[in-house]
Parts: sequence; structure tokens; C-alpha cells
Amino acid sequence: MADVALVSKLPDIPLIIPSTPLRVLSEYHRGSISTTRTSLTESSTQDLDEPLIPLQRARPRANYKLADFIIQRTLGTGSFGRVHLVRSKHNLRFYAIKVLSKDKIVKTKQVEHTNNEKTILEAIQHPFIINLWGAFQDDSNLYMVMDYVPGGELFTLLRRSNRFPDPVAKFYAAEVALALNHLHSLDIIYRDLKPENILLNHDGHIKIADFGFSKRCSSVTWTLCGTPDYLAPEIVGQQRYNKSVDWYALGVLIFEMLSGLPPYHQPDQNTVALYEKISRGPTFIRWPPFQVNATDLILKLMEGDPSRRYGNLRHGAGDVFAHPWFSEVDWVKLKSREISAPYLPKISGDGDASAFEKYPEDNATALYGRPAPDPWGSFFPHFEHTAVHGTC
Ligand SMILES: Nc1ncnc2c1ncn2[C@@H]1O[C@H](COP(=O)(O)OP(=O)(O)OP(=O)(O)O)[C@@H](O)[C@H]1O
Repeated sequence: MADVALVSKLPDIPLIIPSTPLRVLSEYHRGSISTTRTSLTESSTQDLDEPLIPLQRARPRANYKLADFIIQRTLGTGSFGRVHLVRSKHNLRFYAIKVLSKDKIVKTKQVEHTNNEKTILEAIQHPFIINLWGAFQDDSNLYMVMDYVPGGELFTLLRRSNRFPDPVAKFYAAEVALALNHLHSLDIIYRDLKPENILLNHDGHIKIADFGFSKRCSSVTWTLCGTPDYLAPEIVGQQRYNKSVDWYALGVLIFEMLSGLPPYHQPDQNTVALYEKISRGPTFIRWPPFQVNATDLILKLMEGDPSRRYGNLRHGAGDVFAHPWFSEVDWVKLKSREISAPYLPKISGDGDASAFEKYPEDNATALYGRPAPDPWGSFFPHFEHTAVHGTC
């Protein structure tokens, strides 16, 4: 392990952040996809798994209800609902609540993914992964109460900076690698790594959010899900795959951080053309002038054959940690957040949400907690039915 911590040098490296309006940035947000192939269902994958030891809760059970919070504003929107900044009426702290429409989840066949998100998140305690404090439901929606991460998305910082200098990309990549290693040690595949899902805390360290596609799996699985730019060739090729798809995605992330765009990006490219390029592999692309070690690690992570991919070899994540591109990283100090982050979000106070883009506040919040027919409640047994009726 290196004596000199990476990143003791990092704060000297200026990040050039032009003041691009956030609304423009949001147009480039990439949607995640999820399709469970009909011939091979999720349940068939269970048969291939060795039995898994049930996950333990990382925090004591907390019972929340809508009336415990005052909703402040929207922080983000997703396929099934919104994430709001809220304030607890009891301890006056700020939290983020993700609200998901049960109807939309059922209609898009995401019930299992949503239940996975909740059970997995409540079992994880890691410095670089979002904390889930509790979850509940009312007649129409599911609610997940998380720590509020005020620094915004790494995506926003990257688009505003155009690209990151090598040591900055290395800092974020190293924190992501630690988080992935932790997830994999619990047999969890994350499956949606991208800058949009990496949030920055007040101290500039990362918090990975959005576990909507994460899954416990000790061996292989089949579901086509993730974000097209970040899909490993075996997912695109509809083959079975394992947690090494997360290491592949780390390779794409490093490429995107260093160059500003993902490896196979082309404006107005359709998904079929993108998938063809992913299948052919990164040696066919024109490489920007990265440092030799960076290129080498990206190629080892984006290896098309999972049995030869870094992170999936005999030494597992150890090979990634020991790669020369990471040679300056003091992994122990990094994990304990003793290393200063390269960029400190400008946050004026506890509930400051200026790092997030502004979303029109529709009147959906007025409907939260309202009595309604509830045909889907039993599909979500881990979300307690505790919501009060009426406004919050
Ligand atoms: N704990 C949090 N603190 C601050 N902001 C958050 C938090 N969780 C989520 N967000 C914001 O809300 C956005 C949407 O959250 P998330 O990705 O979890 O929702 P989603 O519905 O699963 O989205 P998608 O459909 O894109 O997968 C995030 O990109 C982020 O900007």
C-alpha cells in the first residue's frame, strides 16, 4: 500500500466548472431500462443460485409515516415517481424521500426490483452508499426515507467540468470500487452504475444511490436491465451474467469521467448501433489520450470475456485495487474518508438544495396519503402500511 495517500494532492487540482444551466444538463440524463426476458424469468435464475444467507438490517427498525415530514421540494424525478427533500417535524433534520407509484411499478413489472431495492438498502451500511432509514406505503405510493445528500449528482459536476483531470477521476473511481467490493461481498450486484446515480455529500465524498436494479445473487442472472451506455456485452448479448458487469461499468465510468462522454457515444445513435459497438469491444474505438495506466485499467475492466475481466479473476477486487493506475491510493484512509475530496459542493446550510436542478412542483404531493383503492398493497409486504390520510 502506498504511503502517500492519493488525493492528498487532489485539492490543488482546479476543476473548471462553466456555469451551464442545470436544465440543459438534465436533457442528457440517461434512462435506465429493465426487461425481464420472457423465456428466462427471474425465478429461473433463483435455481442457479446457491442458497443465500438472509441479509440483516443495518439499522434498527424505524416506523415512519407521511405526517412525520414536511415536504420542501423535488430533488429528482425517475420512471416511477419523485425524490423530495423533506424535513422531519421531530428532529428538524433534512431527509430525501423517494416516492414510487405502486400502479406504475406493477404495470412495468418492477415489483421484485422495488422490493429488492428496499431490502438491500436497509441491510447496507457503507460510507459511500446511501442510508435508508425506513420505508412505508399508503394506498397509492411507496415511500423510502433516506439521508439527504446535498452535493448533487456527479453527473452534473462532470457535465459542467467537461471532463475530470486524471487524479479527480481516480478519486471517484476508487471510492466507487470500494463500494462495489462491499456490495459484492454481500452477493449484491448493483447493475446501474453511472454518474447520475453517484451523489456527492457535503464533504465531497460519494454516496451511491438508486438501488432499483440491485439484486442478491451468488452466481448468475439474466435480466436485461441497466443503462444502455453502461451495459456489459454479455447483457447486451442476452447471456447469463454475474457481478462482473459492475466492474465492466466501472471501466465505462472511468472512461466517461476522463473524456466527458461514454466510450461508444455518438449523437443520435440508436440503441441497436450502440449494442453492436458494445459487442465488438473497446479496442475498436478511437481512444482519447488518457494516461497509459488509465487506458490499461479501462481495457481490463471493459474486457468482453467476463472470465478474463478484472474484478472477476482469482483475486477479485484485489486486482482492481492493486492496478498501477491506483498505485497512489491509500485504500484504508480512503475508506475512512481521511482523504479530502477534490471538489467541495457549495452548500449554504442544512437544507440547501441548490446543487439540484429545479423541477416543476406538480400537485402530486397533495394526493400523497389520500384514501384510494389499493389493489397492489400486498405486493409490497416489506413496506409498512402506516401512512396517515390527509395532507402532510
Ligand atoms: N438521498 C438523496 N439525496 C439527494 N438526492 C437524491 C437522493 N436520492 C435520489 N436523489 C435525486 O433524485 C434522483 C432520482 O433518484 P433515483 O435515481 O433513486 O430515482 P429513480 O426513480 O430510481 O430514477 P430512475 O428511473 O432514473 O432510475 C437522483 O438522480 C438524485 O438526483
